[in-house]
Amino acid sequence: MKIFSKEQIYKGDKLTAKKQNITSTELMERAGTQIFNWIHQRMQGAQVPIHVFCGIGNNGGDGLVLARQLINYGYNVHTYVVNCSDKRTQDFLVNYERIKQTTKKWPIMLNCKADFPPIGPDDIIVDAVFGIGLNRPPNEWVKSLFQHFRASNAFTLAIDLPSGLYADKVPEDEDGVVWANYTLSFQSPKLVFFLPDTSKYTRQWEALDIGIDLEFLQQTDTEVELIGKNEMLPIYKPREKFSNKGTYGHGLLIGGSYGKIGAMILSGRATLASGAGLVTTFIPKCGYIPMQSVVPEAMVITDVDDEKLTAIKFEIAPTAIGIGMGMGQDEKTQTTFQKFLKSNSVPLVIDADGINLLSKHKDDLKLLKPQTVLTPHPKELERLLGKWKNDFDKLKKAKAFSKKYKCIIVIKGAHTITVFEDKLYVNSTGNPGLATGGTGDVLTGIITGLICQGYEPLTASLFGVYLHGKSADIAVEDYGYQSLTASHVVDYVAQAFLDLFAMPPAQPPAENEEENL
Ligand SMILES: NC(=O)C1=CN([C@@H]2O[C@H](COP(=O)(O)OP(=O)(O)OC[C@H]3O[C@@H](n4cnc5c(N)ncnc54)[C@H](O)[C@@H]3O)[C@@H](O)[C@H]2O)[C@@H](O)CC1
Ligand SMILES: Nc1ncnc2c1ncn2[C@@H]1O[C@H](COP(=O)(O)OP(=O)(O)O)[C@@H](O)[C@H]1O
Ligand SMILES: [K+]
Repeated sequence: MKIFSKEQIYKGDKLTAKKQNITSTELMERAGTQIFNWIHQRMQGAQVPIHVFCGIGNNGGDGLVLARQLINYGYNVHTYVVNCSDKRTQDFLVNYERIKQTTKKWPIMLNCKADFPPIGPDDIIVDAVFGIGLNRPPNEWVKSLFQHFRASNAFTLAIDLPSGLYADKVPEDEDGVVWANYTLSFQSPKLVFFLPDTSKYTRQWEALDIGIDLEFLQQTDTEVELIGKNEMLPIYKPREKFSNKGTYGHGLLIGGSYGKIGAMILSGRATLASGAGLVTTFIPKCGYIPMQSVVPEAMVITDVDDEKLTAIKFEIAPTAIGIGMGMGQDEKTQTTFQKFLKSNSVPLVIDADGINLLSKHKDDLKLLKPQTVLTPHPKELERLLGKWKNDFDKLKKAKAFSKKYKCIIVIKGAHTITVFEDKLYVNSTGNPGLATGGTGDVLTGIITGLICQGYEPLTASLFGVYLHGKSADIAVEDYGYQSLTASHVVDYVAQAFLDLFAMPPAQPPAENEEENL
């Protein structure tokens, strides 16, 4: 799913009105009606007090359309206008007149000094104060109003995005933002729903289709994409009947040190589970017996050293290599890693200590071949890029780094973001059950295994991150968040693949249909 920028959203709205020969007021009516339908479907006329807070821009206009429709359907509505500026938009004014003609209970004007209306914990707040047009931090009174929302503990539904949140930057003061339970966003979600700094402002979101011009939606290139099943299904490569293990590539995993052979076992198992034809692991001697016993499918080459890597040498011709898991940062390991980078021409995924060594020896970054995949967690990323001010600064730095070294950066986290040059791919799968040791090793194994099977490194990264998260989403149903381990993630990769083709559960036949059977 494309995530449009603020500028693109405004452009899409304008173009839609023009191409569909409708006014912006009619488009607003559509938007407000979609929100109404969403609420009406769930509330079915329940008389819970609904407090609709409207700003004076078009977000407020959406709120007024919604309030009018709720009133028409007999809901218990209280409408307020947060009236701190006189720059009212045309469509706000049209809808302000319309609501006044609908009901005697006119919207209550809250000027910037007014007392706040009482809100009960079982009431509902609709936040239509600011949308994507916010251009400065809210004033103190508006901030207190937002805190009043929060203190009420009422369910808060934000329209388009929580007020006080910008579409493209991090707000400075968290009290100046509405903390929503749910956000109904028009046409596509906003990037801020997925970033660690700003995702806390909405617990859940949903995108509502307001009929934006299809050609515009299809043809507009966006900087950000949300990756889910719809995006991954078309890239899936089915297996050929007359294929053999050679068809699916030979994955080589390099890493491990005394006490960290488990990382390599997990990666090795994951590379196999993702479909690589053959897997070889290159590990210190101490790992030979555990690896052969636990992963009988994998071949093993050992370093001359017992406990760490000192001389990476192999005579096989791998299709893809994953390196760094549990590798340690010994000086000898650093030397052999650097030598390996100089001579290697095979597609490469670098994880963990591989990334840490690059961060310590930044000169080595120029040894990376184009489209090398790096899979840092936040601390590893910080070592690589230096400190960032906020998430947008982090992404800017990551894009610059990706362009400079032509590499793919998989920024791991609750919503892993894969960065390649100017593009950002936000993953939609995964859950906090993954916050456990070894899951990163599994991810590296999966991505390496996918490259082995002919997926381009970028596609393999996106697909790998998707499958890894999906596997955890299915496994968590059986193990719960606390007990989920990295081994379970490997075990459920199979389910993640199968889920790509799962049909939605069949609906029971309607009553009259049953009679006809
Ligand atoms: N353009 C369209 O046709 C559509 C727009 N829609 C809605 O329109 C919204 C964008 O509307 P707008 O561009 O009017 O902007 P907003 O409604 O987001 O509000 C910004 C308004 O508040 C003022 N403002 C900004 N920061 C402020 C602050 N800190 N304190 C006080 N006032 C402040 C601005 O001057 C502007 O008038 C979207 O988020 C969406 O909800 C929807 O109705 C769909 C269709
Ligand atoms: N709260 C979370 N929600 C979803 N995914 C998470 C969460 N925490 C961690 N993950 C995922 O788990 C993996 C952890 O990787 P990493 O920190 O490298 O672990 P390790 O080094 O122990 O293997 C990453 O893929 C990350 O995206
Ligand atoms: K809002």
